[in-house]
This record gives sequence, C-alpha cells and structure tokens, in this order.
Amino acid sequence: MSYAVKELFLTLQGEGFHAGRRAVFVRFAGCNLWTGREQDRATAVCKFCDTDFVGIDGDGGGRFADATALASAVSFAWGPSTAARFVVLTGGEPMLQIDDALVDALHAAGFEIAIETNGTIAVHPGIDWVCVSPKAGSVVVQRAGDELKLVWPQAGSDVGEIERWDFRHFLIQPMDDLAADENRAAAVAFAMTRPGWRLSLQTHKLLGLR
Ligand SMILES: C[S@@+](CC[C@H](N)C(=O)[O-])C[C@H]1O[C@@H](n2cnc3c(N)ncnc32)[C@H](O)[C@@H]1O
Ligand SMILES: Nc1nc2[nH]cc(C(=O)O)c2c(=O)[nH]1
Ligand code: SF4
Ligand SMILES: [Mg+2]
Repeated sequence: MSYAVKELFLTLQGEGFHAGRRAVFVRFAGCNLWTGREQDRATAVCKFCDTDFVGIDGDGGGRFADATALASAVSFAWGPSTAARFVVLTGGEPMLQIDDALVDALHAAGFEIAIETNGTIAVHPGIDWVCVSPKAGSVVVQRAGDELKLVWPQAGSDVGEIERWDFRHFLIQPMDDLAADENRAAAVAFAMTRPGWRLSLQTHKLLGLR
C-alpha cells in the first residue's frame, strides 16, 4: 500500500506521558472525524482540531510508495544513532493508513512505535505505545492502551465511563482555542479534583517547537 503523509519531522514529543522525548513524527493525511476544511468544522464530529492534516504538501510529506520507503524516511529523519529510536504516528487519523507492512518496516528499522489516535478504529496490535484521545460524539472502540489523553473541556464527554477503560495512564490536556486560559484553569481544576489523572501541557507550543 502507499501512504499519504502530510508532514514528517524530528522534534520532541510535546504532550502526554512521553513529553520531552526525542521523536520522529509522521503526520498522516486525512481524518474520519473532520474533513480538515474550515467550512466543515462546525458540523464535524471533532470541532477543536489544532492541526492541518489536508494534503501531502508539508515539510517531509508526500506519497510514499510502500512501507520501506516511509520507514527509510523516518530513519533518515532520526539520523544514524540506533539508540532509543522512537516514532510517533499521528495525523489526521493514522489508523486509516497503518498496516502490517508499515509496523514491520518501522520495527525492522529499530523503532519503538507510538500512536496518537482518536480511538474510533481498533489500533494495530503491533504498536508499542497506544495513546487514545476520545472525542465527544464519537464511538471509541479502542478502550485499552497505555495512555488516555482527554482534551478538556469537552461538552458531552462521559468522564465516569472513560475512567473505567483499561489504560495505564490518564491525562487531561487543556483545549487550545480562543478560551485557552480558561481551559488551562479548568484542566488544572480537573487534575486537582480527580486523583489518578495528570495534567498534560502541549509543551512544544510553549517552546516554539513543531
Ligand atoms: C491532531 S490529533 C491527531 C491524532 C488523532 N486524530 C487524535 O485525535 O488523537 C493529536 C492530538 O492533539 C490533540 N488535539 C487536537 N486539537 C487540540 C486542541 N485544540 N487542543 C489540545 N489538544 C488538541 C488530540 O486530541 C490528539 O491527542
Ligand atoms: N512536538 C509535538 N508533539 C506532539 N504530540 C502530539 C502531536 C500531534 O499533533 O499528534 C504533536 C506535535 O504535532 N508536535
Ligand atoms: S480526530 Fe484528531 S486529527 Fe481528527 S479532527 Fe479530531 S483532533 Fe484533528
Ligand atoms: Mg499536534
């Protein structure tokens, strides 16, 4: 299969459990919860997305003909060191494109594979670190994994239900929008009142990283 990739870059993981860790990001084009067009945002299932995932025109993006080609680009972006190789598959919704061949090729290149997913498509079992970020109004089928990262506040999300899902870590992340200041305060209040949850900040934005 070929892969449509919006952008591919080396940075520090900015969010969640692995925040601060060097990582290659592969941002797949396309999502099942929003077209990515501003005129469709208000009617989308997911209305608060902070990301441009339309097309294959970003830095390092393109159409990769096969898994070997994409894994080679990830390896090149990481550089020659074989230590602690870490790739984050995101998007858009990466589970629309991830397949056996890609997981095998990234593992063969020595990478630990993490995913950022909305959880509406079952995650490939070969992925090493599963971060699910549920969206109110969607049906989450991936209810187990390493990290549950809830963007907050989200009207209509059932926190009581989410807390019963089988994740090792529960994180609350303030929604970045015009109300970002209030949202940060709401996320802090959430973490203060719900033991077992931790605050996740989008540190790459604070640091001016990608
Ligand atoms: C752009 S999404 C791509 C991966 C996948 N589609 C998903 O939603 O998890 C990457 C992460 O950014 C989070 N995110 C998106 N928009 C955000 C916003 N405005 N504020 C805070 N986090 C946001 C998502 O919830 C997800 O955890
Ligand atoms: N530095 C950095 N960390 C991130 N963590 C999750 C991201 C994403 O958009 O999936 C992201 C991103 O775009 N950049
Ligand atoms: S599910 Fe993820 S990529 Fe899709 S619109 Fe929402 S935050 Fe953006
Ligand atoms: Mg992002």
